[in-house]
Formats: sequence, C-alpha cells, structure tokens
Amino acid sequence: MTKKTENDVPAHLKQQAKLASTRAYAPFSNFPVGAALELTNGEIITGCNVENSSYGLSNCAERTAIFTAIAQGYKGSDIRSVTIYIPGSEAVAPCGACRQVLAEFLASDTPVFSTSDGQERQWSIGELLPDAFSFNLETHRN
Ligand SMILES: O=c1ccn([C@H]2C[C@H](O)[C@@H](CO)O2)c(=O)[nH]1
Repeated sequence: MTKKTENDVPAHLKQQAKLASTRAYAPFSNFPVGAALELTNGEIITGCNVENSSYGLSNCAERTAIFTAIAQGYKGSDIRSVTIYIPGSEAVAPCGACRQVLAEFLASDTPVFSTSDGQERQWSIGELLPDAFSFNLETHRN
C-alpha cells in the first residue's frame, strides 16, 4: 500500500468521481461517495452510493459503478482503473464487499485510486484483496 501525491491521480478521473459523489443518496450516513471507472476506450462510467431505510440494502459507489459497466455490456478487461472520491480531508479504502466485487472483474494489477480534498492513496486491487476467492474468474474478466 502506497500513499501518493495529488498529481498522481488523473485529474479528469477525480473530477468525474467528485461529480458522481454529488449524486449520492446517503441520508442515513451523510457520507457521499463517488466512483469513476476509466475504460480502455476512454469512456468513464460513474457510480455513487445509494442507501436504503433498511440499512443493509445500501450499495456503495464502487459497486454501483461496476454493476453499471457490466450492465452496459463492458467486460472487466475493458476497465483500466477505479477512482473513488469522498468529500473532506481523508481518502478511504474500499470496503470488503467492494473489494470482492472489484476482484471478480478486474485484473489484479488494476489501479484503485482513492481521493478526497486533502489526501490521495493508491493500490492495486490485488493489494487490497490478496489471495481473493476465485471461482472460474477468467470467464468474467475477459
Ligand atoms: O468505499 C466506500 C465506503 C463506503 N461507502 C458508502 C456506504 C455507505 O452508504 C456510506 C457509509 O459507509 O458510504 C461507499 O460507497 N464506498
């Protein structure tokens, strides 16, 4: 796990993740999160957290984004990087559920950037979830 400086996260990806965070539905946690997936064709697919009165049904920004990409017909191999944005001074690491879902689709060296107004961090999905559970993963990734 490495901490990186502001300049290392592509500015347009942070900007798109930040825009996505403004669309979050987070009345229970008051913790809006945005995610931006960079595709190999240059397109960017975004997601935000969508909470629910039945708390456990809430969906994180990262999963909203990756489910959207898959629903639009993209494959894991079309995804070049993941960028998360959270307002405030601290960049957070993705939750365990999102790590498992990202690992389902992404190559293990795919970069995951976490950004905020004060801190930026970077890992690969393989660093975030080493020795991930896998079941015929290659069919989904390609
Ligand atoms: O990486 C993260 C961490 C948390 N959340 C959401 C889930 C919940 O709606 C709120 C508080 O945990 O933030 C995300 O979307 N992504």
